[in-house]
Amino acid sequence: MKAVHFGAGNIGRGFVGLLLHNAGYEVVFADVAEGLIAQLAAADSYAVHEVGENPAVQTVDNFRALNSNTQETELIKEIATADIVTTAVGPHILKFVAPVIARGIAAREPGLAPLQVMACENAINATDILAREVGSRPEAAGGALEDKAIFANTAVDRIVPNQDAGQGLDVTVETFFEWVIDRTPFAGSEPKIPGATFVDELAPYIERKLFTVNTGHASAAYFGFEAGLEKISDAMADQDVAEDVRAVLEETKQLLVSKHGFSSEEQEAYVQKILARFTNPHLPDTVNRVGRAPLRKLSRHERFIGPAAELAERGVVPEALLGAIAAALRFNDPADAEATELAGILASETAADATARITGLEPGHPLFNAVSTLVEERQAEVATASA
Ligand SMILES: NC(=O)C1=CN([C@@H]2O[C@H](COP(=O)(O)OP(=O)(O)OC[C@H]3O[C@@H](n4cnc5c(N)ncnc54)[C@H](O)[C@@H]3O)[C@@H](O)[C@H]2O)C=CC1
Ligand SMILES: O=P(O)(O)OC[C@H]1O[C@](O)(CO)[C@@H](O)[C@@H]1O
Repeated sequence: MKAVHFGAGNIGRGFVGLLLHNAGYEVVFADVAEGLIAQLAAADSYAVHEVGENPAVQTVDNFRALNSNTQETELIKEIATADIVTTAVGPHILKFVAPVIARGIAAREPGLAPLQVMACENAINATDILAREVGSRPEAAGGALEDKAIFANTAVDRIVPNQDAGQGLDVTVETFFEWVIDRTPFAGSEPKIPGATFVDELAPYIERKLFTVNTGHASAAYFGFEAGLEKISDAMADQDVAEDVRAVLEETKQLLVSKHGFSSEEQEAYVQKILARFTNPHLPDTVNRVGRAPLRKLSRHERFIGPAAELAERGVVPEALLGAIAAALRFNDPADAEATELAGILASETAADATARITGLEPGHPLFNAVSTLVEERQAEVATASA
């Protein structure tokens, strides 16, 4: 059995690659980072250090590595004969990996079982995004790829911080993980991946994960950044930050319970478990990593505007989420390209235009004015600071 995995970074090596390896797949990592690919190509194995309660070390071997920029022909051949293709490259990168995936699918021999494609990104229905990109390629014209691939949405959850430069390919991860996969596209042929859970209805799980784990984690990052703290564990140890994060998760809980029918007790237990994961003192994680890409995180269906908009549509003023959105607008990490772009938008557009551009909210939406006020406040703050 063979899997081609795009993105040999933190989640690629520390989670998806590990589970596929443990399931018995030979893993072909594809990445654009030449140094990383060279290291993987030269290595026989790497270690995944799981830290926290019940720490463990797992070894991943039986892998190869290809540079997806310079070894496209080889990659197409691998995809043409693979059982699974997964990605963990970031939702905005899916459009760049779609062409080679389309060519690989087109090159599959007739009669071969359909390729099982799963995008493992933090975004609602990321695989649908990838499927649309693949479907828009010339190779897919006339439905040519339809019988040759299955696309299944997934929700992936494991905190994998940035790794120390000195530790080579080894990855330090938390012990917890969850990989939930939509069963329906497989029609009975789902792969056997120990540790992955197949469900008939993914939407509640994906929203619960994004609007609890990711909303909470990113809130801790932005409130922590605002408080001048560096590490996520320090942010969570700060009483004000911890209370603000808790309040945000109270609001998303309200939405998730009423929208998806999770019981209040069940959601509370989920929240408690997640708050404990954020405080894991063995995991060296930073507010800058967790807060990365604020424009993506502030976009329309993401972890802040998504639940806040739905609450506003239900007549609730999401005060705590608005507090987190205000903190996100202040995330001005100079090393983060999206934070710089965000600052540029705030500096050059009216509050209403900037709100529409950053959040995708329509001016008539019940959340729009509240966010626009926050944008205006942030603009005034920056203007005062630079006067
Ligand atoms: N790190 C975490 O705790 C979690 C991350 N995720 C999601 O997993 C995805 C990856 O995140 P990380 O592993 O943290 O990021 P990362 O930055 O460690 O890894 C991404 C990898 O993708 C590679 N890449 C970029 N463009 C590429 C292309 N065109 N073709 C092939 N490879 C390419 C990069 O070189 C890098 O090695 C994101 O969507 C993230 O939201 C999901 C759950 C947890
Ligand atoms: O690219 P993103 O959305 O910041 O993804 C990384 C995040 O995913 C999570 O690990 C949750 O699965 C977060 O805790 C982590 O910060």
